[in-house]
Amino acid sequence: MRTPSIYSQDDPISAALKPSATETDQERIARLEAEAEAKRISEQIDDDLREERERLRRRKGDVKLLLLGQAESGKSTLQKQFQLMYKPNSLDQERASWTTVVYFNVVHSLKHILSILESWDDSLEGVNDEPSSSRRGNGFDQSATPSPMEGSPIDEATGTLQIANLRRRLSPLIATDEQLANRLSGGITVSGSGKGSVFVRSGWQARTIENALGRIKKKPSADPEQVSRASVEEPHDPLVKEVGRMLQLCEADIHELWNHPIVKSLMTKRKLKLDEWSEFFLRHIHRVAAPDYIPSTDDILHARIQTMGVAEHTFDVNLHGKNVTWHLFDVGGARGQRHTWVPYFDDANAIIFVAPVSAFDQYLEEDPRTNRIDDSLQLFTQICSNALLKNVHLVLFLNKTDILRAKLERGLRVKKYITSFGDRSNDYETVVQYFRAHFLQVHRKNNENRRVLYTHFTSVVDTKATQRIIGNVRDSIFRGYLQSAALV
Ligand SMILES: Nc1nc2c(ncn2[C@@H]2O[C@H](COP(=O)(O)OP(=O)(O)OP(=O)(O)O)[C@@H](O)[C@H]2O)c(=O)[nH]1
Ligand SMILES: [Mg+2]
Repeated sequence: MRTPSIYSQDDPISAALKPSATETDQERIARLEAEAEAKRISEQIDDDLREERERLRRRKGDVKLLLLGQAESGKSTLQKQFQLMYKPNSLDQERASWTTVVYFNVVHSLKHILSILESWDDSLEGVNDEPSSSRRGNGFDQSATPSPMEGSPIDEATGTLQIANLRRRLSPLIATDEQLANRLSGGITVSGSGKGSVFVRSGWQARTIENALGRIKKKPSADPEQVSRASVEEPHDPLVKEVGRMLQLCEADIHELWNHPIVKSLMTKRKLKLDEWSEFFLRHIHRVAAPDYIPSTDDILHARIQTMGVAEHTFDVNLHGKNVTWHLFDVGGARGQRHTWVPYFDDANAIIFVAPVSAFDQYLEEDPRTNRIDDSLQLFTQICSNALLKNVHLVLFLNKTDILRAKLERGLRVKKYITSFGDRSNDYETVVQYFRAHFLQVHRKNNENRRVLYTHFTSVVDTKATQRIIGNVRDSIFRGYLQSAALV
């Protein structure tokens, strides 16, 4: 007996597609699978259309909020904080897909450290001719050289040998960098991604899960903050599993490299500069390399992946019993991405401009001659003076204050990078107020409509503080929103 199919008996197209009478069992199984898939896609299209109609219906009266700012300023991290606040379950559902990002961040950081060390240890020859008896059987070599004592002085030859051994033992792990990047980007490379970082489009989490991680079953968790093996199953993607296994085997080597006196010394001399997320995950390597690793919320907030184009996120925000849908647009901040912003300026209610004040000693990836604070100020000038945005509620986040504080405590001098800072005191308060004054000045000079600029000093990886500020911003946006609604 033939299994019922989706083809109707009297539809002429169905009749034409009807299975042949001589269909084999194998062909029948393949056909039924294809039909089930076609049905799933068709239902998905219906769902999408329904959602779109619903979205348009509700759009009237919705709030449209844009997150703008240069690359690495913290826009997507701020978006995650909105998600945590208004749609916590959704972050929980995509938790497994962040494993790939965290692994990529670790592998890419190691690759960067080793490439900087290359010039240092290239000078010593013959270190690769070690006897094979010092190798482990699983593809990872075991060095016969003693481990360096953290922070203890070592002679150059010993140090070079240790690094060469670490490089060899870590090479299988480093080799996965490109595959992980491809997994996340779907094979799309973007020119100008200087550090070899990965750009992802909106909805990458679902695509990573569907296309690569295989099916991940999740049980809804009552407490979204609670991470347990029961709430998120281990990813099925063989690549991610393999990288996880390698990390587990290499944990001691990664720890050794990260704490190696040569690495520490290059960092102190600022010949090796690591991004904040690299330091974060290397510091937590014991947890990240554990066999049952699942990214914590803090890990997700620290994970770095560049936004490509514009990603829309919607949240239902309730205030005084009124439910309003917020559309939050998170844009890619790299110079090559900024042209995608303008179509979204129309009808925007509010902007949060994110400027990383810790970046005074950094230069743009896209243009290494431009200081990142300068670029933020230029970009802010363009936003303040844009005619399409002249009535928009404007909020400024002077972000990464935690990193600024740490840099100043380490003795970095602002004057060295921003000469106009002059002989002012190099303490945190003076520095943040100095930067704030520059942004306020840009705003004042480009403020025909005499609108208010709301400024906040933020560290958007700090959930408690950021959620308080989001509540504050929400209230001020709502006040403007209600006033304009009253005028209609
Ligand atoms: N310590 C610290 N890290 C931060 C802060 N804000 C952002 N980060 C980190 O900085 C990195 C870049 O943040 P993103 O939110 O991805 O930056 P973005 O503005 O979305 O960048 P693009 O998508 O390239 O435009 C991430 O690793 C974040 O965890 C902060 O206030 N403090
Ligand atoms: Mg982003």
